[in-house]
Amino acid sequence: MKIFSAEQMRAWDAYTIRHEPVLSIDLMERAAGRCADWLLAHFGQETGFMVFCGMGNNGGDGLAIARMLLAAGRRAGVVILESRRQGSPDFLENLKRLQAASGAIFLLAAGDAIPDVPAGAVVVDALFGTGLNTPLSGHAARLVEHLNGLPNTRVAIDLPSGLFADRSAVGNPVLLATHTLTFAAPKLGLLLQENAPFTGEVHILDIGLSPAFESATETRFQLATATLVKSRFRPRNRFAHKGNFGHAYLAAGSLGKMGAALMAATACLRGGAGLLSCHVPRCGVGILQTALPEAMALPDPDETRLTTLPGETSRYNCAGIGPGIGTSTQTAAMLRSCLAKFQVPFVLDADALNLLAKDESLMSLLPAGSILTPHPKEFDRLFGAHDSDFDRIETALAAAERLQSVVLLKGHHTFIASPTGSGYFNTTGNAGMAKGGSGDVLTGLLTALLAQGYGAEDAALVGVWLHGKAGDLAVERQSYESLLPGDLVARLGAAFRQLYP
Ligand SMILES: NC(=O)C1=CN([C@@H]2O[C@H](COP(=O)(O)OP(=O)(O)OC[C@H]3O[C@@H](n4cnc5c(N)ncnc54)[C@H](O)[C@@H]3O)[C@@H](O)[C@H]2O)[C@@H](O)CC1
Ligand SMILES: Nc1ncnc2c1ncn2[C@@H]1O[C@H](COP(=O)(O)OP(=O)(O)O)[C@@H](O)[C@H]1O
Ligand SMILES: [K+]
Repeated sequence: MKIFSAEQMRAWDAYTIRHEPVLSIDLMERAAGRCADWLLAHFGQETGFMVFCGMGNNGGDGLAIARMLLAAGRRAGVVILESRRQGSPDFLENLKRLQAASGAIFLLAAGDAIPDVPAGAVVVDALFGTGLNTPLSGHAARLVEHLNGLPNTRVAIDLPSGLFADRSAVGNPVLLATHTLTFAAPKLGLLLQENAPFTGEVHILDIGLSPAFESATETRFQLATATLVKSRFRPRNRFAHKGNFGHAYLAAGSLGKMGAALMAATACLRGGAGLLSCHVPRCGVGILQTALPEAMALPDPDETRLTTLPGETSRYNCAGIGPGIGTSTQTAAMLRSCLAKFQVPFVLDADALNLLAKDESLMSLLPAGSILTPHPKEFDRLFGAHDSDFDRIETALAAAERLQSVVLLKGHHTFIASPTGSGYFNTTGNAGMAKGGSGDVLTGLLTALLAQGYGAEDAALVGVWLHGKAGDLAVERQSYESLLPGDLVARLGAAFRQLYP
């Protein structure tokens, strides 16, 4: 599913009006109808509504929604935030229609006291949508801050007022929505971690915009949906043998951190690697061989950490490095020789990324077609401090192009920056995965997919989606609190099955 900018949304709207054809007021009626249906289905008969409207088309939606709620027999009051500009034509038409339906309307001018919102009433935020052009100030900001202080549930129409579709609103007044009902497609601002407090749960409502425009329009960003990921998945040939699925090299673990190595190694084998050789410190050999007999051990000469590259490097077709390795100078030297000697794609995670951040010259050794998997803190260590997630995704795309590799930015909607310039947001995963070790599982899984011959972009799309899906399946048998990274590995099989044709 494509992610459209505010400008593209306007063009999509206009294209639909011209080509369906449909009057813009009728398109607004359709959008408002979807919202009213959602509100009626989610809140019981006894719930009343207070709809706060601006004077643009977002406000027009609000007026139409209020009329529909009244027609359905619900209590619905309307507050219009007065502006110096005249209302948009569709706002003015909906104002007439609401007045004809005898809706109660309160006009809120600067300096007026904000009307009381009854306890239990749902606040519908139709103040501003994609047309907002500057941060909220004056009485608009005052109203939003007042609404944020109320205990009432808040439902935002299209965007929480104050949020921008395509740029950061950090530090600005923004409505804190419990739910956001957004039209036709997700907006970039609704997917980024920094906006999570404002968006609440996001619901995408289909309002019948032109499919022809959607398929013909290029976007920088897309959602990694099951459909997209299925198109990148490679089902196995019935006559396949282990030689078809690669030999992965995984460097992981140190004294006290062999768990990280085991989680990554198990995920690598459950992820389908034909063979796995796991480079571990001497203290970890017994642990690995006992807990995971399917993996081969490459013992490091050092007892507690990784220091020395294994003699033979040509037999592996990909390398995963990082989980639990620490950042000692000996391990840094080992990473340097790995990057210099292995001519294969890498997955670099955790301490491998921290080592890269300490020594920029390592980055230039990274072979094209690799995958870096930082979480936001590791990301900033690698690429410098960022003020916003909007800036981070631009940096990720620039780095992906420069390195000709995939750069992830892990989070609720993990961002996948491809060297082609495309950016994808993952759609699977949950807060149960916020536990040390989830990232190690991802490293093992991505290494497995590279071993099987996936290119970096496909491996990242398929791997990140599977990792989150395994988390979603695992949480059905656990809880968000009790989920363990090992449960993700245990549900990887069921997650893979969802991609089968
Ligand atoms: N694109 C679509 O598919 C559809 C869009 N619709 C609605 O239309 C909205 C966009 O409508 P508009 O373009 O009229 O824009 P909005 O209604 O989002 O906001 C623009 C209005 O706010 C004012 N404004 C902008 N920034 C301000 C600020 N910082 N302080 C105070 N006032 C400010 C503008 O002068 C204008 O009156 C969407 O968010 C959606 O709710 C729907 O009606 C139907 C379909
Ligand atoms: N709230 C969440 N929603 C979806 N995915 C999550 C959430 N929290 C964590 N994850 C996923 O779990 C993984 C955590 O990785 P990371 O932060 O490196 O953890 P660790 O290094 O401790 O294993 C990432 O892939 C991330 O996307
Ligand atoms: K809004």
